[in-house]
Amino acid sequence: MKITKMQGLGNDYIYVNCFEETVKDPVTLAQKISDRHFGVGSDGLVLIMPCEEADFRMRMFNADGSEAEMCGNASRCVAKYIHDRGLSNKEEISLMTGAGIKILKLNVKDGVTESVRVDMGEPELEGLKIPVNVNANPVIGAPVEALGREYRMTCVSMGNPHAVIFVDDADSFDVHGVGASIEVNPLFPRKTNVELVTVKDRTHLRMRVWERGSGETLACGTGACATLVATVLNGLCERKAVLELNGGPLTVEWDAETNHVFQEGPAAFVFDTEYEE
Ligand SMILES: N[C@H](CCC[C@H](N)C(=O)O)C(=O)O
Repeated sequence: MKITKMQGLGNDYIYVNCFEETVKDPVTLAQKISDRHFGVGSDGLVLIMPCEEADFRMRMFNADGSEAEMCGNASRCVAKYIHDRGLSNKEEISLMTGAGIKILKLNVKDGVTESVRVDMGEPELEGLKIPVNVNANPVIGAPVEALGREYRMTCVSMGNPHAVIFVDDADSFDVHGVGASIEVNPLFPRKTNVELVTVKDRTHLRMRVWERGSGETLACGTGACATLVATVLNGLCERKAVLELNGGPLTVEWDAETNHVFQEGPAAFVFDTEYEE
C-alpha cells in the first residue's frame, strides 16, 4: 500500500489516498503504523476519500486506533496533498469530516501549497454537547481532579472535546501526568483532549497538549482553536492570537460576526513509501 507521511507543526500523520488504496481495517492499521518502533511512526492515520456532499472526505484515527471527529493539522495537510498531488486544482476545497464540512483556503505559490487557512466552524460551548457531564453553557472554571489536585477547566468542542486549563508555566507543567488522567476522567463520556495554557499577553498564548488517543503531540489544531475560544471566554486574550505550540506558531481567530473559528498554518510532505499491512 502506498502511504505518505506529512506533518503540520510537527503533528505527523500517515496519509492514505483511498482513491487508489483500500483500507479494510483502519483502526488496526492506525495502531500498527503509528507505533514509533514497530511501525512507521506517527500520531495517527488519515484517509483521503471520495465524497458526494463535498469535494473530498477525511477520516482521522489517533495512534490508539480511536477515530476522531476532526483534526485541524491534518486538514491543512489534506488540502496540500489534494492540490499538490493534482487531485484538484481548486484553491478553496470543501472537506467532509466527522464534524461536518470544513472549507480549506490554500495559499499557493508557484504551484506549491505553502499554508492553509481552515474555517473550523462554530465552537460548541454547551457542556452536555461537548460532551462533558457539566450542565452549563459555557463551561468555564469547572473543577476537575487529577493526581490528587483540583484544576479548573474551560471546556470547548471543535467537533472533538477539549478541556483547557490555565497554568503558570506550561513548559514545566506535568502535561503527561495530568493530561493522561483528565483524558479518561469519567466527566468525559467520550474522553477528552487536554490543553495546558500560559497566557503570555493578549495576543500570544503558550499551549501544550495531551491528545485523546495519541498522548502529547507537538501541535493540535482543534486544541489551539478550543484554547483561543476558552481564553476569550475567560477574558484573557483578543479574538485573534498566535498560539506558540511545541511544533511552532499557529494563528487562530474567533470571528465575532460569523462565530466561526479560523486557523492558518503550514503543512509539509515528509516522505512517500510502500507499506505492507
Ligand atoms: N486527538 C484528537 C484528534 C486529533 C486532533 C489534533 N491532532 C488536531 O490537529 O486537531 C481527538 O481525539 O479529538
